Amino acid sequence: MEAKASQNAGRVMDGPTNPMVTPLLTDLYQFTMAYAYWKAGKHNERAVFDLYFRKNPFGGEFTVFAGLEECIKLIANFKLTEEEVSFIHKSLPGSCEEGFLNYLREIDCSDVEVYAISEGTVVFPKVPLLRLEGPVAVVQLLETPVLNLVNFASLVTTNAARHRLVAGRSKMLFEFGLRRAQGPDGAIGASKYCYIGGFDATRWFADNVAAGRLFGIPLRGTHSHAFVSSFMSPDEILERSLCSSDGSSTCEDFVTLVHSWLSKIQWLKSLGGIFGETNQSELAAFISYALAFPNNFLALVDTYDVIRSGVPNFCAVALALSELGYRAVGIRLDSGDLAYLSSEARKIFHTIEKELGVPGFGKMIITASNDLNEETLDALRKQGHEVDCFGIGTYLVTCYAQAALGCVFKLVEINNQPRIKLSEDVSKVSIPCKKRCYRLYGKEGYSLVDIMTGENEPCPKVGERILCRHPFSESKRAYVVPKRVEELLKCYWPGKSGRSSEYPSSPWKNLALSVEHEETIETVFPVPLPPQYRILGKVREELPALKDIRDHCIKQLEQMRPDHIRRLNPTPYKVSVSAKLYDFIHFLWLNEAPVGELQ
Ligand SMILES: Nc1ncnc2c1ncn2[C@@H]1O[C@H](COP(=O)(O)OP(=O)(O)OP(=O)(O)O)[C@@H](O)[C@H]1O
Ligand SMILES: O=P(O)(O)OC[C@H]1O[C@H](OP(=O)(O)OP(=O)(O)O)[C@H](O)[C@@H]1O
Ligand SMILES: O=C(O)c1cccnc1
Ligand SMILES: [Mg+2]
Repeated sequence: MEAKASQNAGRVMDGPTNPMVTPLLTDLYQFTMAYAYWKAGKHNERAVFDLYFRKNPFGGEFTVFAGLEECIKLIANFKLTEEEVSFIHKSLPGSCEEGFLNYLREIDCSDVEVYAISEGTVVFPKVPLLRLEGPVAVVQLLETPVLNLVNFASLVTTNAARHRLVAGRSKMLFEFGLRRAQGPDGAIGASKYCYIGGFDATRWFADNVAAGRLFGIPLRGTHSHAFVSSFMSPDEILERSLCSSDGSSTCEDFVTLVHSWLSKIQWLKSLGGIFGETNQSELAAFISYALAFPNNFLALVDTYDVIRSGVPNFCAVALALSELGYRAVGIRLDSGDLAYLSSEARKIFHTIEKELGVPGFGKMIITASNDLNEETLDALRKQGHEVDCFGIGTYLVTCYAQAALGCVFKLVEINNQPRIKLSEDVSKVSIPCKKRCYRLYGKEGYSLVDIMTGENEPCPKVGERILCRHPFSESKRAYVVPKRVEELLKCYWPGKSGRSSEYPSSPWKNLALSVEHEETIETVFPVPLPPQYRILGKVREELPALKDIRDHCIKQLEQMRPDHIRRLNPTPYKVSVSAKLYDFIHFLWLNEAPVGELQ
């Protein structure tokens, strides 16, 4: 206890969930660059990097941003231990000077400023999800771990959100992927981020209980085929008594009670003799499970034959439980035609409710699993089915349909000088400058466009027409009169200087105005801020609770225009830049690109 307290002394917040996330979780080249920056005396030059992706995953037109909390936890605790410094010393190619090691011993992220879009927000290509500003060598070291923390998190959250959209709001979705995930971190991450993306629970057998404990995610689960096939006959059940749910009486032989219910339903005319002798070893398994969990009886019914054995056996046990005042939960189907089997099972439940007068029996929960993915959920929805809950594993947690998101981390400014990265492929040209990003909403409440502006441009205003330009395609542009303007990048880590882009309004406004009048691009981007205008003690955004991030994500998706999020041929969402930023990008582009010579 005391050791833990002293370990945490002076800590601003807990470290990342995975203890492997340390400053060494980076590429060696980040340290070799840091040394070269240091040798060149450049290490403290102030750099701005943007983290963004270029293309939405899964053939869609949206992405959900996740992983921010883990990034901030890394940044808040970024400090090399002596042992780590000596390991870097050994690992650097050739020798390095002692002064560099002393420098490494001192670095932390107290002079780094992090602006980010809030976790769980729907985001689009090119718009920075995170903007990191600070000493170039330190921010460079952060490139690999923050990309690592954001890439899978955003990909799997998006995957979960897509499964949620196709399943519909009324269905329960369970993440069943622990056994198939890419190792323990992939599994824990998937549990956390699928929950953010709109899943309801994670399984409760086996180790993913760990995710439940770590993040407070609700846990649910059923049982496996092995449990069913491990029983041979009801004679194996020795302890047969079950107390009624209110404790007022005890049924001494629950097995016999179940058998009597099974005979009753076997002869129900309206079931038309759809089953005869059921599998007795399966019945034994169900009875044992019910004796262990009389309040949570959910049976896997497809081990032998769903309609001829699993469902009638389940009904017999559920009716016996009902006689003792318990309410069974339902069934799980794990093979076969899930649309057909769920509908048939539902019919049987309704028949029993009606014929035997057991209120609520028709509403037994039907869970389905087995290689489910977006396509099968879509097919099931189109066919019509009676499934209430889906358990989804492999396709969800491994992001089977797309292996990586492809976020990148690009330098956009150094020492107040905007930088650009050119590419033969226009979509890969980076957008220079320290920027501000806004989402503009239209009169119907949907977001219309995201716009990036230079840091010191005036913010778009409600009711004022603003020209939104495609960053690279000259002919693509639109005027937008926003009904609502939302600033996307918020300060999540202010750094010790409390440097801020929210400058005191009057002197800065004057400065901005005077610059605007000159109309020369070079002076507009960017104007260095006089030090006296820096605000100390800047407000930092709180990291919300997981449940709030999930609620935010669900709300965000509800606010999207349906054609942007539909599965087939979705409409691309417009990501734009201001007219000034457009001009500046192209000015810098021409400036940096050498002119070719043809001979
Ligand atoms: N009604 C349906 N429409 C479309 N796909 C379905 C439907 N029902 C089930 N599926 C999907 O079809 C696949 C069936 O898997 P598979 O062919 O391996 O058969 P199975 O039912 O698992 O058989 P087994 O009894 O051998 O386990 C799964 O991916 C499942 O999600
Ligand atoms: O979406 P999924 O990847 O199917 O994940 C869920 C599956 O995992 C479990 O069985 P498992 O697949 O281990 O065995 P089974 O295929 O023999 O049922 C469970 O019964 C589901 O079928
Ligand atoms: O709880 C379950 O039913 C479950 C969990 C993981 C994988 N398959 C099933
Ligand atoms: Mg399976």
